[in-house]
Amino acid sequence: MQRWSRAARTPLGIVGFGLLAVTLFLAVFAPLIWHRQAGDYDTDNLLAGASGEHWFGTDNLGRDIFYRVLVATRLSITLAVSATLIAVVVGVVLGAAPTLLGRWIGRPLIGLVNILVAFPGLLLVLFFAIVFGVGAKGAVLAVGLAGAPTFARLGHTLMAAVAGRDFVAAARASGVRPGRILVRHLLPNIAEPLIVNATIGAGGVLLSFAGLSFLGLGVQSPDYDWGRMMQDGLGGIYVHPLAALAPGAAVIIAGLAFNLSGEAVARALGVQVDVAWRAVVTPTRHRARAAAPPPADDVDPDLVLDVANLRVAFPHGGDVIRPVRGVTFQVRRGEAVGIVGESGSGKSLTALAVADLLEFPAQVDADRLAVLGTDLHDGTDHRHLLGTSVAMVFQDPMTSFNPAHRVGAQLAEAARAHQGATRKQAWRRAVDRLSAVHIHDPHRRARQYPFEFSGGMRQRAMIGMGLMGAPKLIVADEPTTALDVTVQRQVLDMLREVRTTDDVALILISHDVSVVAEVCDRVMVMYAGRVVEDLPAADLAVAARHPYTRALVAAVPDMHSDLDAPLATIFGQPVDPAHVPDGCAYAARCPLADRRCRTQEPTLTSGVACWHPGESLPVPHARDAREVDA
Ligand SMILES: Nc1ncnc2c1ncn2[C@@H]1O[C@H](COP(=O)(O)OP(=O)(O)OP(=O)(O)O)[C@@H](O)[C@H]1O
Repeated sequence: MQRWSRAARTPLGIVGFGLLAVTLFLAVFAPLIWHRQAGDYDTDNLLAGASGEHWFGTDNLGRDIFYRVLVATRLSITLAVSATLIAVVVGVVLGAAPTLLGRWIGRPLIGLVNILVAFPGLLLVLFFAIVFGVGAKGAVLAVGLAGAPTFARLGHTLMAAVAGRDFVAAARASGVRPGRILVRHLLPNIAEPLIVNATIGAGGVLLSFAGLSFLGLGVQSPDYDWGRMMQDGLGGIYVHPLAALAPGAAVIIAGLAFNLSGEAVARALGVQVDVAWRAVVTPTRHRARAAAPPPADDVDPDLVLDVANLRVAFPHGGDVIRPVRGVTFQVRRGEAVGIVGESGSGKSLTALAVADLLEFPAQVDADRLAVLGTDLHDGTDHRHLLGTSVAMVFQDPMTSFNPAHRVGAQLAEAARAHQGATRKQAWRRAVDRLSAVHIHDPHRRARQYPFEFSGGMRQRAMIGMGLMGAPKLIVADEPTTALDVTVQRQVLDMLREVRTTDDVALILISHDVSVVAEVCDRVMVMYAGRVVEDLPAADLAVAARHPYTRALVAAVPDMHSDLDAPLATIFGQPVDPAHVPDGCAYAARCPLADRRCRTQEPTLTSGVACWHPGESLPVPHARDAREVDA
């Protein structure tokens, strides 16, 4: 609202909002004040020109054109606003189809919308006008429906941008229903651009209406809007031009009023949206989940996660890329497993697949992908299981929260979705969880918005959101990368505390080998979409056997590193998932690689996938100064 009032104080805004205020004033009051003058017949002055008595002259029945133009404001504006509302509502529902109805119905609908958008608007209006019949109601429906594809397209684009943000993924992962996601998370974040566009659109709609009435398809006598008046005045345009020009001018002025106001706000928002966008778009992700159904009898109750031969693929041009190529691992109750590897090795995709958060076009396959004994690929809906047993914490705590809602309300939403808690109970639990993650003054903080939290607090609040239920597994994807060192420590301590207090399993993805070594019991090293080594964290520094693991460890400076020597880096570049070579994917960078390594891919055997595990490396093998993420 503040931005709208700021927009109204710009020169463009003053003119636009000034005209709009006059237009709306006339729409409301003109029929009340001048109804009689507009309806009076002055039979002595038929088709009279402008005079002191009749400023714009009279029509063929002697009625005063000036007053009729003023009075027609109400019907003209009402019709335009109604049609705009229809266009926006129908458009937004169509645009949200992929969110509400799933992609199989949603996508064809959006395809249809795209075709309709390419269709000339006027033809659509005429088509609908004929379908719905002559008259004001038919015209409103015709203009409204003809405008819907444009708003559907706009709404879809805006929603797609917001739907990709982490707080929506977090809500989805928490099991919040699509309709509620639309109303609570998508619409509030697209409302401003939508309203601005609708305001600007109303100007165009006004013109469409005038056109329809002018063609005789709109308002019918004895009612009259500006279009109808233009049609009535057209016959005498050469004798008495004002009869047609005056309502025409009214259409232009009212259209300008809507256009300029919308334009002024759009300009003001253009700056603001940009800033706000950047504030929320830095990569953070989080999704919360919380009390799973009891495991079946034949399932090891300590097995929280059981993954066998997990594959993730994406369509790529006419081909397919496979960034995750058969990952197998298990996580037991209370265990902390770290996943390390350079950028692009498939760590995040593995985590997202485990949490069932990868969406089309990603294709996830696995011989087994089970959480607490339930196979996620058994064709049923596991939203509740995931929503209650897996908590996810992502890199940047900013975008994980919806900027439009209070932190407490966002935490409470998970409890309401899954535990059927009342609003009050959910809020109390939210405050309790904020306090559990050591946020001071949780009552006050719960009422604040995410931007009022510091980065570390937001990340702790995110962990708190994950704890709204009773998660059995926390998946933390680079949870401390966006934080400074002291705050990193707090968050890691927090994860450790949560894990030990509640015996929760943890998967910690990090580019920082030392963090993983410190927090985790076990470490999985990923390279080119595969686990190349799976070893106890304590062995990482001293007993790693894969040359890649050893290179990763060597690339981390420690207290004994020679400060004058250049920092060790790993020779060569990580593998592009679109071009995975034959044999061992690491062979091209490995100092131990031989012919066999280049032709046969080693499998993970006794915790390592290498043809030369533990063989001594030429020193130093990591000389190339190219940048490496891990
Ligand atoms: N939506 C996608 N479409 C196509 N390819 C993708 C997509 N998402 C990821 N990839 C591919 O998968 C590879 C692995 O991605 P992933 O996010 O799992 O890497 P990562 O190991 O977590 O790296 P980082 O540490 O940079 O996050 C990426 O390099 C990219 O090539």
